[in-house]
Amino acid sequence: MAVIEIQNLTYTYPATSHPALREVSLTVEAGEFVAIIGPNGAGKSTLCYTLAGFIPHFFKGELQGEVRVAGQDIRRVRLEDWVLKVGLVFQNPFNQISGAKFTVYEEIAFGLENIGVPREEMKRRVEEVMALTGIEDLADRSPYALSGGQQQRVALASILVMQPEVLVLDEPTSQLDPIGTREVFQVIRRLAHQGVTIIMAEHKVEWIAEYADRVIALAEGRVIGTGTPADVLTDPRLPDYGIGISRYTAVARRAAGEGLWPAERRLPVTLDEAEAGFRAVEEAHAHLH
Ligand SMILES: Nc1ncnc2c1ncn2[C@@H]1O[C@H](COP(=O)(O)OP(=O)(O)OP(=O)(O)O)[C@@H](O)[C@H]1O
Repeated sequence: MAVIEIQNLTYTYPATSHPALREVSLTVEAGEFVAIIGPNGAGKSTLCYTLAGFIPHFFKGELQGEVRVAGQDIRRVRLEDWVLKVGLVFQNPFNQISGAKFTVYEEIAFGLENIGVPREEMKRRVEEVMALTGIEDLADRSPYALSGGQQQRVALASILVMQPEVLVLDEPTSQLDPIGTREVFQVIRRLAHQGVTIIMAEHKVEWIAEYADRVIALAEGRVIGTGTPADVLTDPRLPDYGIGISRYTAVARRAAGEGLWPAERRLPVTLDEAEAGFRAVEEAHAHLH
């Protein structure tokens, strides 16, 4: 079932002359993990804000086309209801923290408190998301006295506790080291397996290659590619659009130029694929000698 259906979406921010999104059409199925790539200014955040209802309910501007999420027209939803259905995790977790609470536990419970969830259920749900995001041992700490990775997981937990149907993440790992990045990707994949629909704007293509089900590439507000990570991330046009490619693809492309990558084999996007390809070259050489 398609949870997100966008048709010919063109959106222009107030007081600007060029659309930030142009004729964007896409659908996303329930439980899919879709990564959005694109250079700076491509429209990734704008797409995230649209799914979260900030566009057109907070940023007014001009919206043309159709945006339906969970069967509802984004123009018709009320933002205060919508935040319960579609969770948005910002790039900088600092922006997400309420500032109203002294401990991580209270911070995560804050949203449930606001909608009057009974105490017992609240405790159960908070403990559940703390376990899922691996932050049980931070419960009594101040949300401000944490590392970037810990803070990002607290921000994520405070959204997840609301049990959104769709989770939108705008470059959630940009502040994180590789360990923190892996933690976030693992949690996201687990959620997708549980049926949550995931849209993640992200630059780190090696991670996308390993974890995402599908990739949508944006440039200058348009969709320029969509498909499996292996298809989209090996598209030879990506560098022309200013989109970074996987280091494994880059190395193999150079090797292919020297005849050191099997001609019939697709370029790799993950370390495993690169290893398998180079091993095949090695074996073919060993056979010759
Ligand atoms: N609040 C705003 N008001 C006016 N124009 C905006 C606003 N936010 C973004 N834009 C413009 O919309 C276009 C798309 O920006 P957007 O932030 O969606 O791109 P992005 O792909 O998320 O880039 P980045 O990787 O830098 O976050 C850009 O031309 C940007 O200048």
